[in-house]
Amino acid sequence: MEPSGYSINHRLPGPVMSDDLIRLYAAILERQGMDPSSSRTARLFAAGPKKIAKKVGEEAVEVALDAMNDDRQGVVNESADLLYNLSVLWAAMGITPDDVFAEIRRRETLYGIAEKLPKMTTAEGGGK
Ligand SMILES: N=c1c2ncn([C@@H]3O[C@H](COP(=O)(O)OP(=O)(O)OP(=O)(O)O)[C@@H](O)[C@H]3O)c2ncn1[C@@H]1O[C@H](COP(=O)(O)O)[C@@H](O)[C@H]1O
Repeated sequence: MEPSGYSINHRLPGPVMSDDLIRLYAAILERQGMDPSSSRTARLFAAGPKKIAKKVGEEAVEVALDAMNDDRQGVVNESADLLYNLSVLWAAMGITPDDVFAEIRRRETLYGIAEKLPKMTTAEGGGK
């Protein structure tokens, strides 16, 4: 069952998840180059991409462990931590959320075309 009425044609009238992610990313970017004592994010940036990548790995494992324990709220909480640490990693590597969204859209188009291809071949090629 799809949670909260989500469907493949889902279009929300108001703010969407990407808005939240972009706001988080902007807040993270503001911490880049700041005094490490001033914030957790500034400390993460100062620690470098390898440390940030390690945090991403840890949070991903925590999501998986909570999922295996059927801990729904745990998965929600750890997913938020994962998205935060992943956003810090993107910023540290000069990647923007738009880069990722563009890749998602590219795949949507690609898979959309791929899904239609066999049907088109069957319809147009008479089942050859
Ligand atoms: N979205 C987040 C966010 N999500 C998770 N976290 C932190 O990351 C922690 C999760 O990592 P851990 O489980 O490893 O927690 P921990 O054991 O205390 O972490 P370590 O001491 O091992 O680093 C949480 O406890 C939060 O403190 C976040 N910290 C900051 N933000 C946002 O990032 C922006 C900048 O925040 P500051 O850097 O705090 O100014 C703001 O918009 C914040 O809302």
